[in-house]
Amino acid sequence: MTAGIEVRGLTKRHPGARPDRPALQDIDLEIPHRRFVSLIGPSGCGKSTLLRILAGLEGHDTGSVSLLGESPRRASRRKAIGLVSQTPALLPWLTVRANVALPGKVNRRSGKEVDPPDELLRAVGLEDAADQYPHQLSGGMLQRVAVARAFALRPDVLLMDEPFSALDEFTREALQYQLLGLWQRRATTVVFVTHSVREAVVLSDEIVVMSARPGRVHEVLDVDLPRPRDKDIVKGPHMHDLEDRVRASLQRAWKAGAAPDDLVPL
Ligand SMILES: Nc1ncnc2c1ncn2[C@@H]1O[C@H](COP(=O)(O)OP(=O)(O)OP(=O)(O)O)[C@@H](O)[C@H]1O
Repeated sequence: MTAGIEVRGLTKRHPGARPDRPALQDIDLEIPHRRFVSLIGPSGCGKSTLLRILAGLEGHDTGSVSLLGESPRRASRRKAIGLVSQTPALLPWLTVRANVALPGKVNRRSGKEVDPPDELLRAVGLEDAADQYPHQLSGGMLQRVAVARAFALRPDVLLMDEPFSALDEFTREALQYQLLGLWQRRATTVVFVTHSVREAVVLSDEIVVMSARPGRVHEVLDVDLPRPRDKDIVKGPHMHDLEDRVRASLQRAWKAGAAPDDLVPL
């Protein structure tokens, strides 16, 4: 399998943090290209920090990181990385279509292949909103636009930081399926940060469970559910077994990183 993302012995201490309190310590990760991997773990275990390092937005102290054989900064310059955060940052004076077309316009000299905005909007069920402006859309619609825009430059790697956490359950479910549709068509490597065990299992090939203080990889769990993950699969007994396994792992991870006076979760 082609190496997608390789992280070896990565340690990161934020400026001003105690020397014995790195945000991330000894992180080893290998994510084959075109896999869908979720990061899950207690608050503060360094999920966003790791995503920002993979995106080339932050450096690290020791170890190495490569995306398809390149450094994150180089991959980012080549526009090989897409990023979606919790709050969609759209330009308010542009229509939905123009927002999705923008990455292609800005990078038209780069020689990158660009997907037509209307096709991307259709993939997220927003073809009828193409001529509307961001202020006319709901939170779920805005996040759909952000997902469509992230695929515009056909990124090799898509990094998503809790993109659906502010949405209601049904909107969230719809977006999960639209994201899986785009991911399967575009054959992108996705790293997806979430606090939802169910979301991680529904979406992923693998789930990386992290522990805190310092942030470490606690366990990597395989999600051996067939694809496409239709309703029967997602409601089936194996789905529940997998959710239980992830919850148990999270609880062990939580205990591993808990301070002596922390409350023990139920
Ligand atoms: N810019 C920064 N400067 C100093 N410390 C930081 C900075 N960013 C994050 N941290 C610290 O690094 C640790 C990891 O933070 P990070 O946001 O990566 O965790 P997280 O797992 O994404 O948390 P959450 O699930 O709550 O979003 C935390 O202790 C946080 O306080």
